[in-house]
Amino acid sequence: MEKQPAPERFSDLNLSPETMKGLNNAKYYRLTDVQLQAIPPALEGKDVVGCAKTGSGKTLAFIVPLLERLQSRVSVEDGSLGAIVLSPTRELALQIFETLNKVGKYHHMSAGLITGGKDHKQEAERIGMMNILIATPGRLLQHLSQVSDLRCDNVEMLVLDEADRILDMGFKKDVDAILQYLPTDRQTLLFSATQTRSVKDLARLSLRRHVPIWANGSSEVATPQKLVQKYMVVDIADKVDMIWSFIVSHKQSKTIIFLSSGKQVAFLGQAFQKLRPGVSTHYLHGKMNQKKRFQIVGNFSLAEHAVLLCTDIAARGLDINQVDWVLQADCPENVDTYIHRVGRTARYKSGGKGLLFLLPSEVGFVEELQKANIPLGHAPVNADRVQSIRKKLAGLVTEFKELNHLAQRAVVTYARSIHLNSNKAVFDLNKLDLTQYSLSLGLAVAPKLKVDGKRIDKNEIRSKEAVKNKFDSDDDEEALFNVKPSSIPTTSSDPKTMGKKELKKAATRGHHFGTHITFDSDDESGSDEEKVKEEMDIDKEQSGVESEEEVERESDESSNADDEPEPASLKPLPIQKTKRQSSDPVETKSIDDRFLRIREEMSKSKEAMKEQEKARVRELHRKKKEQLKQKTKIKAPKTKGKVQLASTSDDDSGPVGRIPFGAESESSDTLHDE
Ligand SMILES: Nc1ncnc2c1ncn2[C@@H]1O[C@H](COP(=O)(O)OP(=O)(O)OP(=O)(O)O)[C@@H](O)[C@H]1O
Repeated sequence: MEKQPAPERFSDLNLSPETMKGLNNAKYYRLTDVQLQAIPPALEGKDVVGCAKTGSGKTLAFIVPLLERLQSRVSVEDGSLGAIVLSPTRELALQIFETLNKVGKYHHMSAGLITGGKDHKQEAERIGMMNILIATPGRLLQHLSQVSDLRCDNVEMLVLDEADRILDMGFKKDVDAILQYLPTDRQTLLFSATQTRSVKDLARLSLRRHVPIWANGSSEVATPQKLVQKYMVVDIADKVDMIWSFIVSHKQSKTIIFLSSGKQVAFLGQAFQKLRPGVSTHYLHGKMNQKKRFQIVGNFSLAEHAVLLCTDIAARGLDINQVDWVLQADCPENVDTYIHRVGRTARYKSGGKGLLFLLPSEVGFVEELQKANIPLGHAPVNADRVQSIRKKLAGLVTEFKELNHLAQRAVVTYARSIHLNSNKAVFDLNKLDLTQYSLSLGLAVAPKLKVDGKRIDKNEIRSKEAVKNKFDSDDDEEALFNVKPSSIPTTSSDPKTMGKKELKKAATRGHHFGTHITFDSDDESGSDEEKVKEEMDIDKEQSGVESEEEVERESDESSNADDEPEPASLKPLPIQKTKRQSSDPVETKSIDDRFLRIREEMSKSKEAMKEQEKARVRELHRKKKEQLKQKTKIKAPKTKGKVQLASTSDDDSGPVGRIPFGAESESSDTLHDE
């Protein structure tokens, strides 16, 4: 018998007309390597474990078989759930959902996006009838355990995108619980650029004899071929200047800059926005509210030239248009994270550039990268092009008290990210001059950070995996630091008599001026596993929501973390300029006092503002009432007996959308309706 030539195009795969139409419309014609290898066995119903470089087209490698396998099994009318796709982040879930909508447009199935950060009830009402769910693990589990009509008996397919991440410690509990709801004879597809090889993990998923796919072509190199990668050795004192200098000398580029903690991202993002580098600057971390997160990724995606400062929340899966540069300003926690971060550029057939900043103490990381077949050249620092912004930052942290606070937390969370990494050959807190780092952020002194090396025990450092899998390292600062009650700045309550919650709150308000933060192991605030979970699972329901106005809101002790940004009228006024801070560390105490005094003044002025606002609202009501009286007098006969329906332009009816097929296909209700 004549041997069939290997398929090269989607049209060689005997796909349904609906899928072909969707693919053609989206201009997908030729198969990529991973698609070529993964789609045929997946179409036959086999389990697949696929590993292929970043940007190589893994999303279609599971979406095409998913649509094909489900099309004859489920439909909008029967409303039964046929497939679940799990993603580690909300942004990636949305992206998968969008691709599914695009390619599945002509099928007669419905799909929902469940990512949290939305009203749970709204979501719950709409997911019971979906054929396909794209979800983050935490939120899906929440629905599974609470929505009685979400039935999984007919689930034919489970897909784990970024499978190694989904299977790691951070999601373990949720994923194990989700698996309990699913039939074991389902088909399972796993994809990632850094795939799990753990037999135990695969057994957890009850994989049937799976087809392993390592689709990196003939190349041994672990990163995309058209990616040029360099590293630069940068002193901790110069790092912020170097980031700034990079931005101002690449204004005609689109750049993603990775930092190791959300507080660093928030501080530098806000400070750079104020300092106007001449290119639009965005920032993204896990504590921003969901709407904002999606908006930022969307805006950055559309921009031609822009900068995005972010945590590892954006490291995996995001397919952002034409990113020229990835700058890893803080060393990634491991080689896998390096691969995912740098993979935000040079996607599909495009080229891209990656630059890694390493502190002198971190240079050993280069060897680890080289061992993993990552080609990395050395780039010397061009001192002529380095611009110092230290003075400008110092001006900002003096003028804006909240920025000062954020800068301090940036130092603390950065220190913590280093401390928590178990790879001590590279990440050694003892080798870092945090005073220099603090000064480079414009602070006058380093926040007090008491690291009791001797008292660290294994449990405190968590497991290696926990550290490895950390995403947004300051998602729950208090879960990791044991803030000594006695060191919390004086408040009206006695810390010793405070409840755990109050203590946490007080600790958050502690500003780390004179606050002794210890890396202690006897934290009582929950089991170790829970703490790790809390820290890692950024896509579980987040309570700590921060918005663009995060700085202002952080200072508001009474603010509800779940609230949308405060109306501008309630924002605290910027603090008046205080005297330049001295760089003498012994001044900590007096700065602390000054800080507390400013806080007091601020809260007084906020009270006054609130009173003013109340008076204004009262006046407004009074006027409205009066106007209404007048109107009723004139228009009463016309409106009598009619009920008017109000519609708002800001319809926020939840992220569940449908793949509109058949009659519904041109509906605009295709995506989450943010
Ligand atoms: N067959 C194809 N033809 C043309 N473009 C494609 C094809 N497959 C994928 N692409 C494009 O390639 C880009 C990368 O695809 P995708 O996001 O699926 O990569 P990935 O392998 O999942 O990357 P990562 O590991 O970073 O998640 C996307 O812009 C996608 O639209």
